[in-house]
This record gives sequence, C-alpha cells and structure tokens, in this order.
Amino acid sequence: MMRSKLMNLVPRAVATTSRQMSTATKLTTVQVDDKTGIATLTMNRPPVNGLNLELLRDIHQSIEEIEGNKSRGLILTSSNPTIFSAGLDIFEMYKPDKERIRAFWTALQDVWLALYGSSVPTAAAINGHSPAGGCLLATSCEYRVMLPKYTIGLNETKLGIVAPKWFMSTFESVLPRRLAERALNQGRMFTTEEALAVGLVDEVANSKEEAIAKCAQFIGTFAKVNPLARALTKQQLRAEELKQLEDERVQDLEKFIFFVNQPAVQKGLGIYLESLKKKATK
Ligand SMILES: CCCCCCC/C=C/C(=O)SCCNC(=O)CCNC(=O)[C@H](O)C(C)(C)COP(=O)(O)OP(=O)(O)OC[C@H]1O[C@@H](n2cnc3c(N)ncnc32)[C@H](O)[C@@H]1OP(=O)(O)O
Repeated sequence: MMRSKLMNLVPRAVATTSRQMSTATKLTTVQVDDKTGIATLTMNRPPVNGLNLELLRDIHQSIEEIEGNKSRGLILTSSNPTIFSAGLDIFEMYKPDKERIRAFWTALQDVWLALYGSSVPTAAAINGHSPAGGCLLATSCEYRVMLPKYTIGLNETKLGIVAPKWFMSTFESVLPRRLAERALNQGRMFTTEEALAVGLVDEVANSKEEAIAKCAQFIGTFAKVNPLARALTKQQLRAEELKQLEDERVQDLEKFIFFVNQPAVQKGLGIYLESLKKKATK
C-alpha cells in the first residue's frame, strides 16, 4: 500500500482554476484548487455527518482518489455549518444488523488507515462540533484549524463505551500522554479555546473560508520539501500505530462485535439515543 501511494509523489503542472474531482460519491465531494493543487474533501451527510457505512465508504474512496490524483494536500471539512462530524452514527451500533455492522467497522478501519497513513499532507478545517469519531478524523490529520464556540474530544466513556486502542493512540499522538489519559477517562469535550490551549488544535479561524486558507497555508509549508522524503518521514513516524491495526484488523473487528452486542452496551446506546432525541424536542 505504502509503495503505490509513494509512486504518486511526482511533480505536476498547475492551472489556475478549481475543479470538482468527484461527484461519483454522494456523501462526500472533492474539490481541487488547481492553483495550489490542494484537494478539499467535504463530508455531506445531513443532519450531523454521522459516520455510517455509506459515508465511511465515500470518505475512503475520496481519500484514495486524492492520493491517486497527485494532489499536493488534503483538507478535510464539512458542508454542515455547525457540525464537523457527530462521530459514528449510533444507529449503526444500536440493534445492529449482523452483516452490516461488520462492513461498518471494516469501513471505519479503512478510513483511519488511509487518512492516518496518507502520503499527502493532511489538515482538518473543523467548522463545527467534533465529538468521538469526528475527533478521530480530525486528529488523524497533521494539522487542525477550528472555529470558535464548538467542542472536540473523545467522549466515549460518557456513552458507556470504550474507544479502541487506535482511537486512543491517534489522540495521544497530538496531546501529551498525561493529558490524553485524563481526557479519555473523563470523556472530556474541549471547547475550541481549551483545545487550542492544550494543542489539540493548532489554530483558530473565524470562518470556514479562513480555516481552509490556514490549512492550505500549513500544507504550503511543504512546498520546498521533497514530497517522497516528506511522505517517508511521516509514514515512518506513524508506522507503529498503522502496523498494529493492520496486523490486528480481524481481532479488532471481533472485539468490537463482541462488545457492541453486550446487553449493557445496547441498553446504554438506547438511553443515549433517547437523550439526544429529548434534547432535540426541548
Ligand atoms: C459499542 C462498541 C463501541 C466501540 C467504540 C466505538 C467508538 C465510538 C465512536 C463514536 O463516534 S460514538 C458517537 C459519539 N457521538 C456523540 O456522542 C455525538 C452526539 N451528538 C451530539 O452531541 C449533538 O448531536 C451534536 C453533534 C453536538 C449536534 O448538536 P445539534 O444540537 O446541532 O443537533 P442534535 O439535535 O443533537 O442532532 C440532530 C439529529 O442528529 C441525531 N444525532 C446526533 N448525533 C448522532 C450520532 N452520533 N448518531 C446518530 N444520530 C445522531 C440526533 O439524535 C438528532 O436526531 P433527530 O432528533 O433529529 O431525529
């Protein structure tokens, strides 16, 4: 996988317009700025960009497309004005269908492996709330720019569930160990201002456009760096976490299937879904 991605790292010509690379997928769009060569991958699954099987598959396909089209970088964002992603779609895990739940978790693994291991520079323009799986996507990128007054974090313990090891190690690759451990145990959601103070995000922007511009600026810092050397350096630094999941994909899936089917977990997810609905009717 690594070799084929690295083969894409050859110089390309630049034009002056922006073009839509992909409309084949319905829940994501990929727009390439032909001037910078940077691709913006936008998640578009109303109402909250809940990561269901289809959205995960579309995100994966879009990342592969960006890798294959020799973009200079990838910016991940959302079409929703207040939500980056509400994380995993809880309906996928609540009273799950036997076959679909396996495909769902496999698609999540695929997305993480592709995004965390991406050979191109990656940045997240976090233009809204970003709990749990949303935080995983953002922290899998190399740089994060967030809009004010939103929240980000891994809140799994608050739902009575446990984030898998690779969620935790991604979080830990951004935050100091002690802080990450405490936040994970607490299921803490950080406000934008708190996230900036601890380094969970790198910058704050006042609009989505500004966030995207700041992400592009970050990606631009690699303009004079050899792309192959950059990609190999990144992938070596991330190799241990990537290899761990690649080696343990099946066990990770089986662990998830076992856990998700526990009556106590199902009960907890049901209660959480009810609380979300009640909140909506208040
Ligand atoms: C069992 C084994 C587990 C192994 C570990 C798995 C690791 C898990 C990772 C996860 O990502 S779990 C999901 C965690 N996500 C959350 O806790 C987010 C919950 N949602 C919110 O906090 C809020 O919805 C929001 C994102 C802050 C947005 O708030 P807002 O006020 O703008 O919208 P709402 O009215 O709350 O929501 C609109 C609509 O969407 C539904 N919804 C929200 N989040 C989810 C979700 N994650 N999955 C499914 N559905 C979701 C919500 O119920 C509303 O529905 P309706 O009432 O309109 O039908």
